[in-house]
Amino acid sequence: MALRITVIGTGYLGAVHAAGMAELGHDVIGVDVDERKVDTLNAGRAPFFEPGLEPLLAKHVGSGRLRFTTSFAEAGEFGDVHFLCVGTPQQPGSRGADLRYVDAAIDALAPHLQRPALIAGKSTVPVGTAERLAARLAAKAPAMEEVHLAWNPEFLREGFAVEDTLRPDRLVLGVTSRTDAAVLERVYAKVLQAGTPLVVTDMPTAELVKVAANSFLATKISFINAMAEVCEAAGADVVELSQALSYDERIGGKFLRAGLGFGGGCLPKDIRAFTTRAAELGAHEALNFLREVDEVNMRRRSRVVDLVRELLGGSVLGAKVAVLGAAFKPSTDDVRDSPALNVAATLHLAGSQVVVHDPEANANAAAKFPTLSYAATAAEAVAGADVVVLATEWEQFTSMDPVELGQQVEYRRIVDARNALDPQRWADAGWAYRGMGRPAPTATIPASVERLIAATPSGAVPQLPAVTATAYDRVAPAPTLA
Ligand SMILES: NC(=O)C1=CN([C@@H]2O[C@H](COP(=O)(O)OP(=O)(O)OC[C@H]3O[C@@H](n4cnc5c(N)ncnc54)[C@H](O)[C@@H]3O)[C@@H](O)[C@H]2O)C=CC1
Ligand SMILES: O=C(O)[C@H]1O[C@H](OP(=O)(O)OP(=O)(O)OC[C@H]2O[C@@H](n3ccc(=O)[nH]c3=O)[C@H](O)[C@@H]2O)[C@H](O)[C@@H](O)[C@@H]1O
Repeated sequence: MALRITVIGTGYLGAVHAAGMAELGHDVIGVDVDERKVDTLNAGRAPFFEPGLEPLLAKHVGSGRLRFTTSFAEAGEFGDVHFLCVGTPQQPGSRGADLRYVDAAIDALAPHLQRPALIAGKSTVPVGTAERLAARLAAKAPAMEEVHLAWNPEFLREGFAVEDTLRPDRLVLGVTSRTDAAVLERVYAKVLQAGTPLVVTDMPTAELVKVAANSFLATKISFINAMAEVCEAAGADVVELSQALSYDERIGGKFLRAGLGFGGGCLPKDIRAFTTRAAELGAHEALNFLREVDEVNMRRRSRVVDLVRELLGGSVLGAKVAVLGAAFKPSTDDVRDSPALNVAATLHLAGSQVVVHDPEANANAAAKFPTLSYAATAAEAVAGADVVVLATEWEQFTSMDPVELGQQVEYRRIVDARNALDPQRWADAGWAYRGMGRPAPTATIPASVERLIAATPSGAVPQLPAVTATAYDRVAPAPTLA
């Protein structure tokens, strides 16, 4: 049976959750303080790039099952269940979570709760927040003891958010009563009927499951990136190492891609907030390893800058650097804590002429880093480049033809910061290739060139099309820029 649901905060999480709830058959109102976002959503359009979201919005806004508002009065009057999806970013000047949006949303909603309702927190919060909010709510909601709070953390990935909402790995319900769990089980009835595992627990455990999951994922990535550092020192190949590890089912291959490391609006801030919260609770030493996870991760960004410098012969000053990718990962336009932009901005500050191109994130990147130059296409970004950095592994970048690209750049030098290209293929096409935690490949002479040499009379200088001395960086190092 359809419930009346509100979703408070309609960003990367809330907009998808609202559309997902409508798809599950409920009547939904999304609430946001951002009027422009609300207008866009009410037109059935997605305010950000997320595959599959716009058709879902259009379908349900069109049918009248889903609408958006800035009015908390409307939301309070309408909803049986209110999902809290506002942001919990890193606090400026600290490593802890900034809970001002969560508090503000509760304060705005509470006075309008005149009848029984369940508020289900989905935002990622420090453990103990739910209990604190429950007290805040009880003090402000007219319906008081008939207004309950639960915590229902969200595990969706950007880029797969629609799929993850409709077919999640698991549902976690942190509740204070069996009745509240039953309400949420009604909300997710279709998901549960599909056999999705369900964990019903208390609120602190539910809050902790979320940050523990993100901490584990971050640790896995930093583990393989630490291995990449050792591989760099030992002349070994982290991609082959990772592949070999992945066959052990206890380890698994997911989240073992070494490269530029993790970014985004969640993993970095969540491990920092978790460490801060554990210390506040007295578990000072428990999460020390997460500081190291963070540091390994940040060192990868410096490593990419170092590789660019190395390829340029020691200095990046004045060099034209094409950075392919601005989003923190492919299939999103999200540039929060983006490793790609971090690298781009560092090179820019060091005096390089940086041109960035991202298929979806140029506008968000330009809003955050207005002093960088942006190109509308990859071809425009790489035109005349001294070095190319592949920073976000969009499919349109990983499928690039090294021979074709080689004709557009000034020098064939590439840092594959995501280990997303075939090193040998690029080396064979005359590129000086650097990956992350893997040895630089040695170019073999392409078969076509070998045939040409063989067909050339001895003593004559063969004409080698498209393969020049500068292309074979290791044979004749390219001139160093000042
Ligand atoms: N982005 C993701 O993939 C996931 C995010 N999360 C968590 O969900 C929460 C939200 O994250 P995002 O959606 O990425 O953030 P976001 O920044 O994209 O969205 C937050 C939205 O809340 C709105 N907002 C702020 N104050 C408000 C208020 N008082 N009342 C109503 N709306 C308000 C903002 O205008 C914005 O639209 C965070 O705690 C995050 O850690 C959890 C799982 C996945
Ligand atoms: O709490 C959240 O917001 C979400 O955070 C992550 O999702 P997301 O940030 O969308 O992105 P991921 O796919 O986890 O990637 C995070 C970062 O790790 C990097 N990464 C990922 C995997 C890998 O092997 N190596 C690696 O460097 C990606 O490039 C990206 O920068 C989690 O995967 C979600 O389960 C969680 O709900």
